[in-house]
Amino acid sequence: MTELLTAAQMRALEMAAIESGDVTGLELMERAGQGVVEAIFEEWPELMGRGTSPSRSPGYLEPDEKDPLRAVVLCGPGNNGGDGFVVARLLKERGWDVEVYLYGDAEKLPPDARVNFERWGKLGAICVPCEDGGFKYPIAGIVVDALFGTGLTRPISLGEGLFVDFNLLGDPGMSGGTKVVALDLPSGLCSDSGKTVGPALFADLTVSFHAQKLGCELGNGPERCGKTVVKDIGLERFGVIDHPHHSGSKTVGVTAHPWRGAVGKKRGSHKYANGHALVLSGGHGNTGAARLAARGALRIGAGLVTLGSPRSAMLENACNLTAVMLRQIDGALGLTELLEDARFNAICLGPGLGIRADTQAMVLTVLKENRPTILDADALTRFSAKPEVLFDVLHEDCVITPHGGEFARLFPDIAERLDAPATVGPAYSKVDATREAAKRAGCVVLFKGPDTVIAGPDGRCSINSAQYERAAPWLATAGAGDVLAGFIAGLMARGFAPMQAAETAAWLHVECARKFGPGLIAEDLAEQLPAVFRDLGL
Ligand SMILES: NC(=O)C1=CN([C@@H]2O[C@H](COP(=O)(O)OP(=O)(O)OC[C@H]3O[C@@H](n4cnc5c(N)ncnc54)[C@H](OP(=O)(O)O)[C@@H]3O)[C@@H](O)[C@H]2O)[C@@H](O)CC1
Ligand SMILES: Nc1ncnc2c1ncn2[C@@H]1O[C@H](COP(=O)(O)OP(=O)(O)O)[C@@H](O)[C@H]1O
Ligand SMILES: [K+]
Repeated sequence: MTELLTAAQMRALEMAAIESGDVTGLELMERAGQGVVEAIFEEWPELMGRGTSPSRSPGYLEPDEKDPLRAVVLCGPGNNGGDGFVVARLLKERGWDVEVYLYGDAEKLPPDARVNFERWGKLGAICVPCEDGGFKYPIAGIVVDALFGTGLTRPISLGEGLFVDFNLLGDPGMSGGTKVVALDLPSGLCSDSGKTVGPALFADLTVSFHAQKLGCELGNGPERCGKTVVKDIGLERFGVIDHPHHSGSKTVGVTAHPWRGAVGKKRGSHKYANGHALVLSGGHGNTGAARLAARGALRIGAGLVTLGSPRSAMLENACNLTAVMLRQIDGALGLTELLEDARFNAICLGPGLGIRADTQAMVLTVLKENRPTILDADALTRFSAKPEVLFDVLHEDCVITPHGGEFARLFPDIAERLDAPATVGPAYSKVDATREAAKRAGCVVLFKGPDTVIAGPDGRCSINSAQYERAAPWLATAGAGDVLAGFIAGLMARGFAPMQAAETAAWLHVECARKFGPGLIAEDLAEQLPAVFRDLGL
């Protein structure tokens, strides 16, 4: 599990390090600049050996090497700009032609940035934009975006001396081969929410310092960051970051190989030791969703899975089930009777259940039992008119799994705040929204999307990111969410705690999609679990 930081957390870490006397701000800035140069050469090794330097006289260069590499460095008014001056100096020392622009007033630069501004001044000038507002060099080579990082507080005003046409920078297909490298964050992107605060750059490579910022994984972050790399700047020792699995934690983790040890089945265990999940089916003609969930629960390792079906759908379900067992349940009363069997230790309801009063009665019946419960789809939508009725009965062994629409029905005020365009940074984020929702609901909330956010009522939170190298666009297919609900139910039947079940299921869900790849439909997902488990060495 890697950790993501907010701007405030990063600042606190930096201050703790500086106050300890172990490191100065200037040293951190130098390491940040060095990290960027390193990242540039790692990403584009063809740039590595090029350019003159004190040790490479022009006479010994290959003909195509005589043309020096060019970088345009755009520095802003804060410490992000300071990092930019360091990068400019380091590239210049390698023999690059470097053009530096300052957006802001040199007199007002913070102290460390000011020192690096002056160091740069010994090597080169601060350029003035051309009359047409462009760079002196034709744009090619590298543009270093050191305008704003974690300190962005408001939209960047393009009129006020900022001559860059953001559309031409980094936007795929428009930049004519120019590589845009963003320092810490692409300028204009909010560090905490991943929302764009006014105009924002598109980078090809974003180099974050010490840890990725939340905004790189949320909202517009991935499309703006291009590729992300994290560079250490010597703050590792200052692990004042609280751990995401401890209650009260405020940091956010990225789910990666979660709970690997727990996913394998114990040797010698029998089927009842792996739990018995119950999934409730909708009526005649609406049964597929519940079957997808049930199969997911079985594949992920529940010892037994029973599908509870209304009389009208018994035949339909019976014709389509083999390892999953089938029981007839007639309404909430029938459900109460079935639940007299205490071995049903995880219950999943919602997929395909319908939004009639019956669904509400079934949800209330199940929640009275205080057993591990996962509510999805119709079990959530049914409570749109009065969400508080649901919140009153949800308990800490529950997981709810809304997509954006369901989330807005249950938490309209939170969704409105989340959907509002960002005008100030840091802006309200999907992490803030999911945490607030989990607190209100009193249970784990898994808010779906490519940036799935999972939060517990105690503030624990993680992001299951299906972005960058984990992109899984084929998951946007009908029924994928039903399978996820089944995965969670299966893990809860096996004894996983709600947060652990939600994180693990979400991670495996994306792995299954990636394993199958293009052409994926919901039926394929659970069938990838054996291969994914094998890859995990189980
Ligand atoms: N933390 C660490 O450990 C390390 C941090 N490092 C680096 O520092 C960066 C954070 O630096 P930072 O705090 O100075 O913020 P930064 O993003 O440079 O901008 C702040 C300035 O911009 C201004 N401003 C804001 N929005 C504006 C707008 N739209 N238009 C115009 N102005 C605007 C704002 O003014 P104000 O809002 O106060 O009016 C303020 O003057 C971080 O991302 C990383 O790169 C590294 O050196 C390594 C160690
Ligand atoms: N573009 C995407 N990239 C990654 N995951 C996605 C994407 N679109 C949807 N998903 C995931 O697919 C699932 C879809 O769930 P949901 O919207 O409930 O669909 P359904 O109700 O049809 O089952 C969720 O787990 C969601 O996070
Ligand atoms: K930047």
